[in-house]
Amino acid sequence: MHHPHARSFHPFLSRALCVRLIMMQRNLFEAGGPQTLIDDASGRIVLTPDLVDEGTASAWFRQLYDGIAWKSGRRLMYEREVDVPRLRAHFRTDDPALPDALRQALDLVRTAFAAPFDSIGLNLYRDQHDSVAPHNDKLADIVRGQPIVLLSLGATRTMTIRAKQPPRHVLKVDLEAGSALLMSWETQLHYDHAIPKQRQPVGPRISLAFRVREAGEG
Ligand SMILES: O=C(O)CCC(=O)C(=O)O
Ligand SMILES: [Fe+2]
Repeated sequence: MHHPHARSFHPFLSRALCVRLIMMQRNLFEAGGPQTLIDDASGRIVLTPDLVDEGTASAWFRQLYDGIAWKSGRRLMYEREVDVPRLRAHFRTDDPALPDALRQALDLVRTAFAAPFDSIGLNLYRDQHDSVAPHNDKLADIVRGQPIVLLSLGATRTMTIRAKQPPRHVLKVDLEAGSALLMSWETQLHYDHAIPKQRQPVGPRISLAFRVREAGEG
């Protein structure tokens, strides 16, 4: 996955500088090659802006948006039960009912990132009010050393990636349709990621989270 021209920069640089570097990278790599956002002792985060072409991405979006039995969840917050502010679904990849779009996406990411993904978590952000709070993915559920890949479909949302250690600098990454964001296992120890609510109206977005889980676990 190392792109010959990929630049990396240090996660603890000032926020303004990081944002400027990301914009520079956008200009440098308009062709859409992988962009290494972090690559050091804290782990590796790589954005591949156009892993999936536009037509395929929108066909997959349509199929999943209409075809998945999306579930709303409840969770405890400050001792009250509230709705999880997005819809979700989950498949193990050996599920005979795995939708076609997920089978194709799975084949693509397994090949592109050379990891034996066996679990696909789906998130549907209906509009600008939906979000995921800052968190790291639970490492107890993921085989040690295996990455997480987030494939985005539909509207573009911004992900924030924040270092856990002070001064907790933040990267902001626009996740466009067809893009894939790889986060190495170690990054979950050092960063929280989130999709914040936004003021600006936005259409629905679906993310597919590919993980390698321990055998026998959901
Ligand atoms: O929607 C995304 O890209 C992020 C989803 C996420 O962080 C998760 O499912 O753990
Ligand atoms: Fe996550």
